Amino acid sequence: MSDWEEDDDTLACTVDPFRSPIEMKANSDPFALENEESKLKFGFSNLKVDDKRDNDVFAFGQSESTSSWECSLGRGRGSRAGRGRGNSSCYKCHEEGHLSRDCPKTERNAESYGFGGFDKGNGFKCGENGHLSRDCPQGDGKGARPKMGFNSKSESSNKGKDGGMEEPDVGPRLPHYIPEEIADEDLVDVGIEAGINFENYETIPVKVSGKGPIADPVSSFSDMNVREILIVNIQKARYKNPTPIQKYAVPILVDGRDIMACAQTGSGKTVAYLLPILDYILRKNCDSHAYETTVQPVALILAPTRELAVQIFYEAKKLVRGSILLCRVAYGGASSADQLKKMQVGCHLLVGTVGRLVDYMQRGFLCFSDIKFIVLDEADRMLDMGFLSEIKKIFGHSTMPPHGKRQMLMFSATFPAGVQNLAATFMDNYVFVVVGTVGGANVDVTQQILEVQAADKKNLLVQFIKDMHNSDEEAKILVFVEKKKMADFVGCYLCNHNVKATTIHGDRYQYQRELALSTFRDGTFPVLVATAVAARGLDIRGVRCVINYDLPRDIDEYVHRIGRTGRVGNAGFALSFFNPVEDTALSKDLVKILSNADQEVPDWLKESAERSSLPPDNFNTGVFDVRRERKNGRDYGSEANAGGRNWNSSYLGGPSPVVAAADDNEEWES
Ligand SMILES: Nc1ncnc2c1ncn2[C@@H]1O[C@H](COP(=O)(O)OP(=O)(O)OP(=O)(O)O)[C@@H](O)[C@H]1O
Repeated sequence: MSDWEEDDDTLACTVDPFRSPIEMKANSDPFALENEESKLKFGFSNLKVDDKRDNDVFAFGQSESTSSWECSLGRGRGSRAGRGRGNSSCYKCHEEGHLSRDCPKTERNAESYGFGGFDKGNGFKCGENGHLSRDCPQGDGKGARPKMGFNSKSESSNKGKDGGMEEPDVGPRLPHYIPEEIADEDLVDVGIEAGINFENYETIPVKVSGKGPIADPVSSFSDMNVREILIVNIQKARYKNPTPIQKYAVPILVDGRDIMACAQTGSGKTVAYLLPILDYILRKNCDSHAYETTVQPVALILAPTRELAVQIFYEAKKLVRGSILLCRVAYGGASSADQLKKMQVGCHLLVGTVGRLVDYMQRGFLCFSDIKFIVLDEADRMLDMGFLSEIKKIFGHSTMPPHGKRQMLMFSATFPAGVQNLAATFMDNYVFVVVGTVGGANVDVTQQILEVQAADKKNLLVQFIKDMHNSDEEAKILVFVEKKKMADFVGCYLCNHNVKATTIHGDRYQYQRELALSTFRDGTFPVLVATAVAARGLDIRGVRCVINYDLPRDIDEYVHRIGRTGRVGNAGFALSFFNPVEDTALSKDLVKILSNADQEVPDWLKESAERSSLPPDNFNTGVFDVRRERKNGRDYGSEANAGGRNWNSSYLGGPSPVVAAADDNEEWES
């Protein structure tokens, strides 16, 4: 499953073998393996966990590692825990000499062996032999399985007396996850303090284009002409001066224009779009539709990941503290009913991921009659193939106001040319603002690329992390890998080498993802191994270093990943392992990104780039009209426009043909 897919809760047995032993001890969440009560409650009492697990269960591939828990402790989404079965005991009875499928201690195998012998096997419904469940004399005789959900009319044995108002007994179910909210008084601590390079923002060139008169930038928050309460909260958040994107975007948005804005990672884009929206809602005293069944927000903010949606939600809450403005968040993996209940109490601004929002919309709980603002955060990601159809459903909803009646806001640090064209089709007479260069890396991040063979990565990683922790124990390090399984592997490998690491990826349950993130934030686990799910938007204080254990397949992803460090003027460091067997196609783009950010480019990388037959991938710096070359199904930015000199706003105002880059269709974390 793609990390970006918003599935609803999968209620399968889950005890996470991939929480590190340290993590499992450090946290007492109700799902933790060592919690006897929850094992019984959720039907885990039959799980046998080898006591040796704390020592060697994370030693993938090591022959002495125990594996007796692997089968029963899967993560609920079909991924098998580890490899390397150290002993050959049966998963079920833990005795040696047979495989689990042949286990004589299971009723089925004891009485009738194999899957073919249903005629001899147990009826699933009554548990007796000699018939299939569909022929069960105690069933409904129609072969129907009990229906999931409410109001099932099935006469199977699971229904209640009232003819099916009770949910069928379909085995152990986990309770819905209801995340704990951060208290208002703690919100000031959310976010990162500006660093020593903050002043350097002043030197970054800004380009603005669009039809008609465009509002001038302002130089301070007080010049923004927004409600006093917002200014008070900005001061409480210790934001002294606006960043360039805030200076330019806020007046344009207050003026009522659509915007496509591109500024480097960690430069305060979230506040840039939140301030004018929150000001509008306060100024117009908009209705929150409190206690109505259908939620009707004034502003809708769409984000590509759940964690980013949560982060934006808290940033908004931080800014409106003490006002009547109601912010809500909706995303998959957490209780849908709980989120809806909170939204129905009243909702001015709704942040969410598309899957959950479309679900509410289709069930009639969400409509857009009051919408004045729609924001696509990480807009280029939101408009790629993975999300486009859901986005179109939202825009195509019967209650959605037409162009001109709502403002459309798109923000990102990267904006490939093809996606710019697509984005334009959702906008009306928009203004394009570029701070620095489109898709450029944050110059506060020192980048280092090391040529490393695949087999050497692990040791190098451990060595590097240990060296860094020797000089600064608390340094937070974010390690990126391409695949979910690799995240688990690397996470376990680090734990096994006494590095306090945890993981975040799309195969983990939402409570696990949020737990991993919060324990990384608070420093309990200073190393987080992550897939693309953590590449964009996440704003975590104290991330000293980002390591690309695996380089991503496209350069924009690289820019976002390394942007998790060196934020708001703080210095950061990014180390990337370049595997010549797999990463050569990225070398040209890397050379460009490094040189544009005044970084040292190793000679071997330059040579690799020259050898590489591929032209640079969609690298278009600071340009709006990019001559594209269609090659190998991909769009490539024109070299002639690099550096943003050939500014051309001829696309402004009119929809351009939709050109979706082929590489957008990639499968994430397959
Ligand atoms: N004017 C400001 N002064 C100081 N800090 C600020 C200011 N504006 C925002 N911040 C802080 O800067 C950090 C980064 O902001 P934000 O997450 O909005 O960056 P971004 O540009 O959206 O980054 P990304 O492209 O990675 O999503 C946050 O911790 C935020 O609280």
